[in-house]
Amino acid sequence: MDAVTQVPVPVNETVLDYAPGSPERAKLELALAELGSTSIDLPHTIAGQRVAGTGRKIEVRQPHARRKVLGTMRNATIGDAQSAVEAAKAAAPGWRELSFDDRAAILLKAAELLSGPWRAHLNAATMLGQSKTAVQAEIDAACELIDFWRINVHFARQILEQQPPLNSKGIWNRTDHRPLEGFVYAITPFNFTAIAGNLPTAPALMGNTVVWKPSPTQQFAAHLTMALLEEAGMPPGVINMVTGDGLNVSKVALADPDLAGIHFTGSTPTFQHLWQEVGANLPKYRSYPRLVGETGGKDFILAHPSADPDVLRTAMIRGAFEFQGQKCSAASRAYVPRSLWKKIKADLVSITEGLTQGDVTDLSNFMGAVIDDRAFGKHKDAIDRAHAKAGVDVVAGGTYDDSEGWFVRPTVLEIDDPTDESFRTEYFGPILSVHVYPDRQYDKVLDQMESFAPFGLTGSIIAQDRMAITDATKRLRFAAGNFYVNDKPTGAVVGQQPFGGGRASGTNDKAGAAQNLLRWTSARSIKETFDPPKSHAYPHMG
Ligand SMILES: NC(=O)c1ccc[n+]([C@@H]2O[C@H](COP(=O)([O-])OP(=O)(O)OC[C@H]3O[C@@H](n4cnc5c(N)ncnc54)[C@H](O)[C@@H]3O)[C@@H](O)[C@H]2O)c1
Ligand SMILES: N[C@@H](CCC=O)C(=O)O
Repeated sequence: MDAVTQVPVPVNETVLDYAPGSPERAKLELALAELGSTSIDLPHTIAGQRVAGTGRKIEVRQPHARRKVLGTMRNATIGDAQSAVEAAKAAAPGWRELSFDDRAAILLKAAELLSGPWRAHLNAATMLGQSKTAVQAEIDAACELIDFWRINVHFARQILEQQPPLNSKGIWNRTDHRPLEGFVYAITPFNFTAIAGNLPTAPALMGNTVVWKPSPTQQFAAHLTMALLEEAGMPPGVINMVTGDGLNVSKVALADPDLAGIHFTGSTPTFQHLWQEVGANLPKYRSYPRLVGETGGKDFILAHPSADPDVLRTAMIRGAFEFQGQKCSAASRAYVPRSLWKKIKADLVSITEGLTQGDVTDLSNFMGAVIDDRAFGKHKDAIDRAHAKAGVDVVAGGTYDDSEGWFVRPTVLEIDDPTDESFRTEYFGPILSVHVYPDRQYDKVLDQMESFAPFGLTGSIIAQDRMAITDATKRLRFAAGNFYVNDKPTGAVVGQQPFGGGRASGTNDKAGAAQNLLRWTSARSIKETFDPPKSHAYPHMG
């Protein structure tokens, strides 16, 4: 049916609070008990079929209880990757012929299923597999993913409505918002179930078929997301999920002439590697693949001497340590004037030392564990280095323990030298580097921190002086794609603060916004002439 319809007006999903005695808490606890008590197979899904695979076994463990295995997958082989690519190509003609309304209805139904019967299970899977607390899982696996699905439908409809404003007499101009010719390769990170669900479904909404390669450490929740999409009516072959490290999948997908785009979120080195591979393969492709990648950050909090100390301290703690600092947006460097540091240091340290950490199924914990042994090792090295380095004072945390899970204590480093490597390296964990500066050197510090790190993802200015806010907003224009005034630099809400950054942080195509969806279309202009000329001659020729 080609009728031009309106889609439901999008609203952000309400964040439930999981207070003791609440119905949502009771459901979550049941789901945690159910999912945490067994270990399941995590097969590929190719052409709508579950495929066990024959590659190397990879286990998904609970990061906070590392001996507990939630599930086992097989690393995708070259054959698995070929099957997934072929399935995506085979499903493409039928999927792109389906009306937009039919495609949109599948995602709107998925949003409703997640808002209702699937909520507790996807949240529980995200808590167990990625060590998120109840509230961190709720804002990610439930609310943000629901928002992506609903709000993308709204933006997609707006895109389809965009038509040429001008028509000469006797002419009708139209725009056909075609999907890309070929398949899209979606590669997703471990830290957000919402991002993992959005990256394959945004191109699919625009009529593309997809090969989806989730992160192995997020595979438990990804497996459930795939099942949810199927229940919502996603046809076989539209999204083909292959498990494992992705190396074989890239060997196949990046060499395929029909690679139409990559939808990536993850680290900067991985995206740069993929871009280089695409560059090397360029002559093989039928079209120029669209490369959309949101990557790493070294996100800042800049405090002006006029800052409210309580606002600053709270932004630092929440911004740096929620979800163990494993958000691309996490505050990992802060610049604080000496006058304010004197006011906040004692409280900042005592609150940080008091943050409860442990098994996330105990809902009294503020934090869980870092994702895996590799992340644990990286943080151990960074903390050992901090203890050993002159000019670096470990004022809070600075310990780690992997006897039960991969626990790294929230750590605050006070560092004399603003050019220390910890102000430019993304550790992706609970380490906050603080440079305390003499108040009168605010301008110099602002200039230095603006581009010392190679990234440009998120950042905050904390100030009460309006002139300082205006000045920082101008001077830090390119330092962050998401810029916050008197708030932490994390927690963007779909439809409110479209998310993404520039410089080494990515292509800034803003997940959950029309900019992103446009990348998955290739417009065709159609001109129809009702009274076409029937002679080649022009009037001036006489
Ligand atoms: N800017 C954003 O919106 C955003 C959001 C979330 C995470 N991140 C970034 O993601 C990183 C953390 O996530 P991560 O540890 O999962 O990142 P990662 O780069 O290690 O992995 C991302 C994905 O790429 C896959 N991968 C790696 N090499 C591959 C290859 N050759 N072929 C195919 N797939 C390959 C991984 O298996 C995973 O699925 C951080 O740098 C963080 O800042 C950015
Ligand atoms: N969009 C999230 C971060 C996603 C990256 O990990 C935020 O704004 O905190």
